[in-house]
Amino acid sequence: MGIIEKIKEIEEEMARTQKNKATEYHLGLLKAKIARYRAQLLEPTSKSGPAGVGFDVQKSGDARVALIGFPSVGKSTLLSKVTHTQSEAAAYEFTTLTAIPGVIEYKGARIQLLDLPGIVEGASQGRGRGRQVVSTAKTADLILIMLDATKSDEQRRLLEHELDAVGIRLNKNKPDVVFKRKTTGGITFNTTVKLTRTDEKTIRTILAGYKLHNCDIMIREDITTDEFIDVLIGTRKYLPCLYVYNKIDAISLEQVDKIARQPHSLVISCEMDLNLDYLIDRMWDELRLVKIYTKKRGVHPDLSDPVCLRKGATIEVPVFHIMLMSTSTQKRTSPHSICDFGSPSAHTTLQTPLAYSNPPKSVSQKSLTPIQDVCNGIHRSLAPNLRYGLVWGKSSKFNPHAQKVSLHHQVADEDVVSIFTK
Ligand SMILES: Nc1nc2c(ncn2[C@@H]2O[C@H](COP(=O)(O)OP(=O)(O)OP(=O)(O)O)[C@@H](O)[C@H]2O)c(=O)[nH]1
Ligand SMILES: [K+]
Ligand SMILES: [Mg+2]
Repeated sequence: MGIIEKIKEIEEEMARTQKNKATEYHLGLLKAKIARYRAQLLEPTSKSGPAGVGFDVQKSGDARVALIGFPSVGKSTLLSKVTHTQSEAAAYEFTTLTAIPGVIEYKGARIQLLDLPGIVEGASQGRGRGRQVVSTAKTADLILIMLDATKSDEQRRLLEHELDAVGIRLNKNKPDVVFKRKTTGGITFNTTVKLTRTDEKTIRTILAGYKLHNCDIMIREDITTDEFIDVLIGTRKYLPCLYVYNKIDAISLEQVDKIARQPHSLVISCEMDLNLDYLIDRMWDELRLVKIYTKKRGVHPDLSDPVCLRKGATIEVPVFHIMLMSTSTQKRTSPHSICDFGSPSAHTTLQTPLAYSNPPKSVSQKSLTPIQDVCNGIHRSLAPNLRYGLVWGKSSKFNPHAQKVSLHHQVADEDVVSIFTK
């Protein structure tokens, strides 16, 4: 029996099983089984079909936004409107057959918008493009679920289901659970809140199902059984999502008003250019981007050339970001030649904006993987040379004056940063 059939069988069993206190942990076990099979489906080594890999489009810019929707909701029309890239749009379904990247330049940030083929129900289980689309969604920093405002809201539920099946959790925080595997010592189970949506017995059953006999668990939130399984599986993606209802030119004003009031939702018309600027503004907010200006000693910061980072970034991150961008634009033999970092003299500040003056046309995938990866590659040789930072702006304690900060200082939007090396 193939994995898809196995999943189906369990789903049927779950549907047959009455939900009550007595069956709760059995249902929990079944859920855990399904979760494992789904994970297998998407593993590259899965024998049930080709790897659950996304389209081979290089990431570029500061963030990636993926357009997910049924065929002909207007995804390609939107891409052509808000970027310089043209993606063919037509009245027939499945016009778009591959991933088409475009770039939105906004408030100094470069946001990659990915137009994708339309998906249909069952995309996450299928072996073709549908699964490729949902796998690509996993690589995004923000998902735009695009919907046809003239159609029923059932489409929204179906799309959510497809993304859920590949482990994408929309507009949710990671459950507040500490889970540590151990080699001995049995299971320690602790909670700081009363559990009303799952219980210890269910969780212990699930752990047994996973053959986990030694681990520490600390639950700090009233989680569901599903959320606990998410923690166990550990590869879930928690992504922000905006529901974008297109074609509002074709519905009544009352309907528009109703949709626009739903959480995480907004209404647009690509055809009539309605609300497209607002959409981009909301994307910027959802991506939680902040702009940082770098400054050389004795020189005014170049305010036309910010570096864009995700909120929560520390001084260390701008440093690496800048090095990162520069590694893709310059050739060098040793990491020490990056931005004067190896210079032994004190008070060498970073070259101002390496990041945006020459945005690399196509940054290699490697150089835009999580900044940590880059740190691992360059960090060890450079970290000892980083001394401290000076920060002007909202994150400075002495705003409008500068604060001397360590490399772990969290920067805020529009801060100006100088980095000092040994
Ligand atoms: N009325 C109306 N029609 C629109 C709007 N935006 C796009 N369309 C039309 O919707 C149809 C489908 O548009 P596409 O951009 O090809 O849709 P898509 O989602 O990319 O479709 P696939 O690539 O096939 O998945 C085209 O005929 C567009 O002209 C809109 O705001 N209002
Ligand atoms: K179409
Ligand atoms: Mg299209």
